[in-house]
Amino acid sequence: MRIIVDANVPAVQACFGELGEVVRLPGREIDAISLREADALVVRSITRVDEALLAHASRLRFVGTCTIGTDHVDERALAERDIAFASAPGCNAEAVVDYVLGSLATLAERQDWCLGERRVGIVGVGNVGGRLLERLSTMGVDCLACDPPRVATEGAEGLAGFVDLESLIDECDVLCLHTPLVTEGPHPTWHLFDAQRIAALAPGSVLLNAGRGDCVDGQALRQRLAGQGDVTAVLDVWEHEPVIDSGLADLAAIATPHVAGYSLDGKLRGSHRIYRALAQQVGLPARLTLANLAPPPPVRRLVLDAGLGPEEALRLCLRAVYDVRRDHDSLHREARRQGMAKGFDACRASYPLRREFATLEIELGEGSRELEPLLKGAGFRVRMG
Ligand SMILES: NC(=O)C1=CN([C@@H]2O[C@H](COP(=O)(O)OP(=O)(O)OC[C@H]3O[C@@H](n4cnc5c(N)ncnc54)[C@H](O)[C@@H]3O)[C@@H](O)[C@H]2O)C=CC1
Ligand SMILES: O=C(O)C(=O)[C@H](O)COP(=O)(O)O
Repeated sequence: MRIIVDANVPAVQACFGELGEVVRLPGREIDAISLREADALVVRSITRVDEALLAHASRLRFVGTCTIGTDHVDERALAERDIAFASAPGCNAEAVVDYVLGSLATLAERQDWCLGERRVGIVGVGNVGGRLLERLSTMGVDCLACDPPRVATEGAEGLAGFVDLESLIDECDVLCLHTPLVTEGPHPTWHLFDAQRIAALAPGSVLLNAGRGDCVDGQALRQRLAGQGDVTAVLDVWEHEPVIDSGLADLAAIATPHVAGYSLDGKLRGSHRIYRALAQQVGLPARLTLANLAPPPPVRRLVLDAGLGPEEALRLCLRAVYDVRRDHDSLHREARRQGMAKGFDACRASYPLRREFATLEIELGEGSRELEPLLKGAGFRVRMG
């Protein structure tokens, strides 16, 4: 079996090498010609899997994407050709939540506010938004949520704190967008934050997008940031990646190259899910376990004694694992060096090792026990010393 795999997929040989012959290609270079002899294709989000890509793929029987999002895959085109499809729902959701908490802690420090005094609105309450809601609520942060498709299917009764988008924009200081890109149907998300909603953002508010770039009208956001300069944007995803609007990137307080979900843990979960799906598809045993793939984390344990306030302790712990400022700085540095599009992809291709907050154990000494709910809520493993 010949398996074409995006070169940014980790643990390729360990996972797919035992199932067949692996050919690694940069995701943006996988084209119709490269699929001529392929039996299986394993991608991440940058390879558009559509009619054009499948034009000569007469042997192809399986496509897997090691990502949560599936908007780059034309599932109907696959079904018409009887090609099986698998994705990896939730695989890197924890990493995205880590990114959000790291970004908010950074903004709070720079702008001199406390997360506990803000109300956070979460748009799209699935694997990512749901975990974010849970972590923030445990940390004692006031939250509202907006997810009309869930309200439509589950009913409003069981969904306390769910409101419509206009109310969320009115009532929250921080808005976190975690919706998929949906262009059809009753709840489209394309330009969900359009010029009108961007104009409705209250002065001082924060808009964070870690869903898909097309969910926000970038031009309208750029105008609001350049004109009034009274709102803060945190952007991980962009329209037209990797050829993103560098003016918007300059105006965003935190601008990162679509790496919110780039923990090693999240990427390995994605690879492993697709490995299992492909093994099942071709009737081979999937012997490899996820635990065999992840190395021990570089920082495993932190001991906190008395003396740190909650905000400082939180920042210290977050940054011991992942400092979002590093990704912001490297995007701007690489964009200056090689231009935005090349720089954007270069940051992603050579992404440094990043683990999830849950890989860090925090021991709380006698004088710091009151930090337990905050740090547990943030996603760390906490124990009393
Ligand atoms: N920046 C990054 O690195 C990453 C981005 N993502 C993006 O985040 C998206 C969400 O991920 P998950 O939470 O795992 O997906 P999910 O499918 O578990 O949840 C998405 C939620 O959005 C809701 N939704 C759909 N349309 C909506 C609308 N018009 N308004 C409000 N809510 C709406 C759905 O009902 C669902 O509850 C992915 O589809 C992907 O595009 C995912 C992982 C990493
Ligand atoms: O899982 C998703 O959905 C994502 O957005 C991925 O984290 C994106 O990863 P790449 O496809 O850009 O490597």
